[in-house]
Amino acid sequence: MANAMLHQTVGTLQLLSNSGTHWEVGNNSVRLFPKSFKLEVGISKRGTYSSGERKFSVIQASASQTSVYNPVLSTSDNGTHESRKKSNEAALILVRHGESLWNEKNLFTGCVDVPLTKKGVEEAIEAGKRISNIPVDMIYTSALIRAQMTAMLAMTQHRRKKVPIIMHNESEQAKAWSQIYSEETMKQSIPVIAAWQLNERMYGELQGLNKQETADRFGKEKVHEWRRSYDIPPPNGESLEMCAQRAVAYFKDNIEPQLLSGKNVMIAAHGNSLRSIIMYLDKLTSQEVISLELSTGMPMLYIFKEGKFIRRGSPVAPTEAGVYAYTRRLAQYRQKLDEMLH
Ligand SMILES: O=C(O)[C@@H](CO)OP(=O)(O)O
Repeated sequence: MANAMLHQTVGTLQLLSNSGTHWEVGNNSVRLFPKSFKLEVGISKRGTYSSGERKFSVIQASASQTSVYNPVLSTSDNGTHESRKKSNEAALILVRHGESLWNEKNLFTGCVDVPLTKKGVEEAIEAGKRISNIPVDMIYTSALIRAQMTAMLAMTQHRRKKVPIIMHNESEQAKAWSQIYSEETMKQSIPVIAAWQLNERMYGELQGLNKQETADRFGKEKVHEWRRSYDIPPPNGESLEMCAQRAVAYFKDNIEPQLLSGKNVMIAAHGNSLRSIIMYLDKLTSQEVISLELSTGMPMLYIFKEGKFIRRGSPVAPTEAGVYAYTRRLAQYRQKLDEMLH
């Protein structure tokens, strides 16, 4: 009861905090200390709020006890954040979206936002089955619906039945409104970060054109160069190199730190944004990347260990024993699965 009252009050504080530094709300006084990440709650006739740190939400508090929850730093699985940081191992799953309506029609898609076909939906579900036993702590998708559909559909198959929740970071208000104030609910969810940097490369004037017709018109070699070379952009579009400048930079700045802290991450993205990331992970040359092709809806597993990415290919089935041997945590998880099954 006290908690419910507190959550409501803190929610009000967050909504009001855009408008100044002092407020009075009801009979509860709440004071935020932005640097110390501490929330003080007291009961008095009139209250005063000061400061407006809104990067975290409160999940548990009483008049004498306080705690603060940061969804990005939290661990959703067994083991503390610190112990996992020390272990320095994590799994990385990359999955290209399932077949889209424009894949089916053989059109250059780029950053046009088209959904999955029925086959694409099935591929995403199949991808989910293949990785259903690998614990996932965070999901990154592009801002495009075909990648987001793939991530969501795949997670419907996941053994843990956690709920993927899109973290809306586009404005402070959206962030504040989508806060979750229950620790229990937070534990059962997986944060999903949608980032435009992971979008498909912009195909410029080719977007919407039929690939076969374009090859007939400009020549097979030219179109192959536009589609697969590293540094030759399609007319008014992005080359793979340009796509890498945003996608790989995003990966290094945002995703690698999560892996470093021991979180297992899934990325649902696109043929070319993933090609650029794989080029980085596998240290491919600009010649080698030409022949790198990715199938739709096929998850690929990497293990991040001691700062290195080890490619483990595509898990063929959810129970594939080999997948779990690569990190201590996955091995423990596998053992637990076995115990539960016997
Ligand atoms: O059309 C696109 O956006 C991409 C991916 O489907 O095509 P390509 O394989 O030619 O890079």
